[in-house]
Amino acid sequence: MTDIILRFENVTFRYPETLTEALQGLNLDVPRGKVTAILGPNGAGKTTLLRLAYGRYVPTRGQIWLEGRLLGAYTRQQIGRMVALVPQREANPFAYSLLEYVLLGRAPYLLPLQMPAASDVAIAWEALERVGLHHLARRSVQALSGGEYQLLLVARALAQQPRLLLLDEPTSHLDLANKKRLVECLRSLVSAGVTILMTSHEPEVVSALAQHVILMREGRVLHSGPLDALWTPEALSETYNVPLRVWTFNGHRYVTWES
Ligand SMILES: Nc1ncnc2c1ncn2[C@@H]1O[C@H](COP(=O)(O)OP(=O)(O)OP(=O)(O)O)[C@@H](O)[C@H]1O
Repeated sequence: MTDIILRFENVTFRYPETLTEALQGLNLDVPRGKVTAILGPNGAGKTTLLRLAYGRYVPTRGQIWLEGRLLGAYTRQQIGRMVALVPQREANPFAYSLLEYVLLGRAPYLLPLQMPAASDVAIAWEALERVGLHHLARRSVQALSGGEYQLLLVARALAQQPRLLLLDEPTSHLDLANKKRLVECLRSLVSAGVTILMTSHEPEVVSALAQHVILMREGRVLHSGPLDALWTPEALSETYNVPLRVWTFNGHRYVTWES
């Protein structure tokens, strides 16, 4: 087992209906057992990177390696048992209950049309408890607030019991208490050996969680390395193309604009 769980090698990707490449010759390594945060301006390619890592899209050029094997060599079911993706949003036309929706996370472990077993229900229930939504287990997913829906997507991913968890701006709709709950939940997953690759526009969440960061711009990696080395005004200002400051207070690091 190597220290690198996921590797992008010279990956270029262009959405079929566009002329420009969303990712341009990307090289990156995601270290095992850590939290890696991807930061960069809107449209930098962060979500696209996560979609490729989940095998939802195939690179136009280049290669993606998961656990030392080409991602394309795995079946969809094998990927679903190893990797879970929490998207920014997801259209949901069906009135599933929350418990039923989280049970969808067990699909990679079931045969087609096989009913979930009691053990699957227990795993889904525990996932709902971890994000604090168990009291809404019977409610329709169509009757949730934005933050509750975001937590539900996390719960479904937890029910997949992945070793690599991909999260796309997972705290963007959460109140302060739920942000804290999610940060603690993600920390406990990492302690249990799960690797996390997440995007975020929230520096305080990133500095509370991540050990490793990837700074992106215009479909390219600008810098990648330990958070301590890259959490600098220079690197962050270059990434966002705006003058930024980094403050440390009580051991927490904050990023603000230069006024
Ligand atoms: N389905 C799509 N079809 C065509 N172009 C797309 C599609 N999704 C994203 N893009 C384009 O690809 C580029 C990268 O988008 P992406 O969503 O990966 O950026 P991002 O860094 O996640 O941005 P944000 O911070 O705003 O979420 C952008 O130029 C975007 O307009």
